[in-house]
Amino acid sequence: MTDETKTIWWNDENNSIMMIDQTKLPVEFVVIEVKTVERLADAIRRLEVRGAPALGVAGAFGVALSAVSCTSDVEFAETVASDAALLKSTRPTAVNLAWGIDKVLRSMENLPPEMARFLAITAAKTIAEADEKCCMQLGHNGATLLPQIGTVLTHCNAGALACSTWGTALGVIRSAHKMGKKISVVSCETRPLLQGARLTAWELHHDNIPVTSIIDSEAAYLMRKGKIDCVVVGADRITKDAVFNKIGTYMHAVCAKHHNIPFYVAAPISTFDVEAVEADIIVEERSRDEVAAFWGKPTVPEGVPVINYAFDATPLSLVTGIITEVGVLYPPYDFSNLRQM
Ligand SMILES: CSC[C@H]1O[C@H](OP(=O)(O)O)[C@H](O)[C@@H]1O
Repeated sequence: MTDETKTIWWNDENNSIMMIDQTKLPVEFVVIEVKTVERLADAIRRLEVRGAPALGVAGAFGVALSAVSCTSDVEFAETVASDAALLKSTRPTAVNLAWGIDKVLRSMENLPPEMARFLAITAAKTIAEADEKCCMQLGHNGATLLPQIGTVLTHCNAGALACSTWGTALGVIRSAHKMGKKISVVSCETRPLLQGARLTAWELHHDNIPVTSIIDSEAAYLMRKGKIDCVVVGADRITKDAVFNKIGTYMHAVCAKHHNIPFYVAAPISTFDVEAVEADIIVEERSRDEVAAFWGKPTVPEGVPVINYAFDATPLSLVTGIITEVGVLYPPYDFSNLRQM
């Protein structure tokens, strides 16, 4: 997953969206072409494309796809608005999805359809390119925090596959290696969809970065045994009082605090929701099937209910620092001066 491979990109020839189908990894590397907004919405719901920054780019390209697909100038504004609402509804927790959609909608405001179509594509491509630069800068800022030799625990996938490329948490790891630091990664598998085992381990192994895959419940014991030097995770939304990230992140934050291990969050400024607090945010709940079956075999008896939160919230009191493209933020956290890009 080096920088020549993108996670999601615009196909100029067909005016369509190309993306790696992340549900097929690590067994198959499959690129799919998305030609309709409905198919994009389905790809987001199924996590064929996932990860906050990548969702921002997907949402941006989704508005461009809606604009080029609607040939009726009369119905153009209504159709694009309806498609934008559909895309926003697919996954409520990651703020970047709505951020990317709204950014492209703003670029089209009050323009005639033909010009709006061109500007939507341009704006979406700019978001994708800016994300790549942002991850490289964020990665550099975070890499300076890591020891010359050490082991970093991460959760889920906040890598190139969660962004245009390079990654946020894994961007920190990649940048550290570029600096010549000898960093090994412990990747938590991240039940139930296994983004850590399937995606993080795949990305890092592909880039020859030492990675070990563990089950989520091993993390605390490795911390107790002194095997973890710090934790670096991604984020889907950062409010005034909490970090929303993949379910299981809070558990690692509590354990890191108990063992005096630095706990860093790596996220671009576009992931901050500076007006909101934890209580304002909808945490996505996903289907029973994702938890109650494994490789198609039931693991929970029929009739036994399941709780399947896709994310949890970590209070900022447990966060050592937040690594962004503009620098590292430290407590006492005050995001009021962070410009929403
Ligand atoms: C770089 S942010 C990635 C972030 O998104 C993941 O969630 P999902 O796989 O459901 O999109 C996870 O929370 C990662 O930390």
